[in-house]
Amino acid sequence: MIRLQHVSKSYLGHKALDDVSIDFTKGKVTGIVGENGSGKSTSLKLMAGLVRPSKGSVLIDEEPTNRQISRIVAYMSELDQVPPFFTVGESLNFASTQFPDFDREQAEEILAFMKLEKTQKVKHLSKGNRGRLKMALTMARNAPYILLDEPFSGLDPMVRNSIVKGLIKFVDLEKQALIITTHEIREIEPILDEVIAIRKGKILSHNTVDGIREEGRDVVEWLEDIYGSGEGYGA
Ligand SMILES: Nc1ncnc2c1ncn2[C@@H]1O[C@H](COP(=O)(O)OP(=O)(O)OP(=O)(O)O)[C@@H](O)[C@H]1O
Repeated sequence: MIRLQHVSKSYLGHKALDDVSIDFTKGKVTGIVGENGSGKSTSLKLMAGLVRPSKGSVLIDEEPTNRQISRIVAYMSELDQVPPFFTVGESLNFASTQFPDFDREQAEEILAFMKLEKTQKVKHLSKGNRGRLKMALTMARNAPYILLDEPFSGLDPMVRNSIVKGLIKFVDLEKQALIITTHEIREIEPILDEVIAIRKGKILSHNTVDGIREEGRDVVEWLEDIYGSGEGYGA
């Protein structure tokens, strides 16, 4: 389990997260949503051990996070992570040397699903295809915790739906937790179990998708009620 307990994170006196407590358990897909600058990426970086909390604790399987937590946490950042001079195949080979849980067979399947050729140079890929490659390399790990930061942002809206639905097949929810930050809530709603809405570093609401539907709403309507329709979740 990932456990954030009273976590605050400040950058130069600016609070990016403010007294956040959440648990993430295996077997669930959780979406973290919120407007720009609300603290979504910061939450994932804390869980990936890349930044330290200013207050509170982040524990994964009861272990405080630091950079070594990448052993059990597969993290896809918003930034380009793959050296541009690699080919797609070389980036796969490199990732397999970095992580003992990297599943080459699964990586090959995801690359095929993403329609990426191993001979393509990373620097020649479009932004959307670089995003697909990052996603493939992260999802190919059999890590118990998978964190994806804005994985669908560069993708053509026409293919987002099928990629979202296809990707979930590569997650073993008996053994893994998937946590996704996103603005594309409509597309990922079908695969979500829970949604966390944040604003200005605080959790506004945390609900199960089933709970929201039982109240007769979809997730977009629920978000509009929380944020007001100005945030554009209904677009
Ligand atoms: N390294 C940093 N140094 C200073 N301020 C930072 C740093 N990283 C994030 N921040 C600030 O912390 C706040 C939260 O940023 P964060 O990237 O977590 O938001 P986000 O919800 O992921 O936003 P977006 O949707 O735009 O990606 C913002 O005000 C941001 O400017």
